[in-house]
Amino acid sequence: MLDQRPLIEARGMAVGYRGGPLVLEDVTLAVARGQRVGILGPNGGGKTTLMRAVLGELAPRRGVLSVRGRCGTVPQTERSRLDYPVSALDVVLMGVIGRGPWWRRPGRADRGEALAVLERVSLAEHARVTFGELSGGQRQRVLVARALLQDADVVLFDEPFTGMDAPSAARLMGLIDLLATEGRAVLVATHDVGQTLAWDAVLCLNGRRVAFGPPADTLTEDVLRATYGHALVRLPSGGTFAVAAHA
Ligand SMILES: Nc1ncnc2c1ncn2[C@@H]1O[C@H](COP(=O)(O)OP(=O)(O)OP(=O)(O)O)[C@@H](O)[C@H]1O
Repeated sequence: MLDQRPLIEARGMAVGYRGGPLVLEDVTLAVARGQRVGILGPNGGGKTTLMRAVLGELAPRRGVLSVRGRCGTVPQTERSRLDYPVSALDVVLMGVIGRGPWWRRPGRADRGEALAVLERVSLAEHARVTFGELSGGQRQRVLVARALLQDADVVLFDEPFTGMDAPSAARLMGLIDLLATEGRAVLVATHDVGQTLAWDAVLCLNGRRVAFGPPADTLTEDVLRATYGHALVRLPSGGTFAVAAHA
C-alpha cells in the first residue's frame, strides 16, 4: 500500500552553515505527495538553505526533518550552465547515477529511457545538443527530464523562472503541474508571489518560517510584510502589493 505519510516533515527545524550562526529557524511544515509548494522570501531569506536541508546537505541543528523518498533538483539556470561539452542526453543520464551501484555505467536501456523523458519535456530533438548551448528554459526542462529519469519523489526548483520569457515560463508551469499530478511533491523557490497563487501551499521564509499554508489563506498583508519588510510596495492601483525582487 502507498505510504500516506507526508514526503517532507519538519518540526521546529533550525539550520546553519558550518561554523556559522543559524540562518533558518522554527521551520515546521508537512508536504504530501502531489503538492506544489512555492517558497517565498527576500534575498538571503533562506530559500536555498531550506532546499539544501531537504537534500540532506545540511543537517538540522535543532528540531527534526524527515524526507521520505528520492529527491531531484533543478538548480538555478545560471548555476546549471556547464562549460564542458556534455549533451542534453548526457545530463539526463546523470539521473541514472544513484539508481544503481556506482560502477554501473548507463546502458542502452538507460539511453532509451533518457530519450523517452526528453520526449516528455518536448526536447527529444535536442538530445545531442550541447547543454550549455540550450536556452535557459530548455536547460531547465532537461533538468526536469533528469528528475523524471531519477523517478524523484520530491523535485526541488531553485528560482527556475529567473530570466525566462513568458512562453517558457508557461511551459515550465505546465511541467510543475505534471510532476505533481504524478504524485511527486514539488518545491519551487520563487520571487514571484503571484505565481504561487496557482499552487497548493506557500512557505514564507525570512530567516525563520513566517507562514505556511494554502496561498489564499496565507498571503495576507501582515504575512507579506513580515516576509519582505520594506521590499514590499503598495501599488498606486490600490490594495495590491508587489515585491521588489532582489531588493
Ligand atoms: N555556503 C554558505 N555558507 C555560509 N552561509 C551561507 C551559505 N549559503 C548561504 N548562506 C547564508 O545563509 C542565509 C540564507 O541564504 P540563502 O541562499 O538560503 O537565501 P535565499 O533565500 O535562497 O536567497 P536568494 O533569493 O538570494 O537566492 C544568508 O544569510 C546567506 O548569506
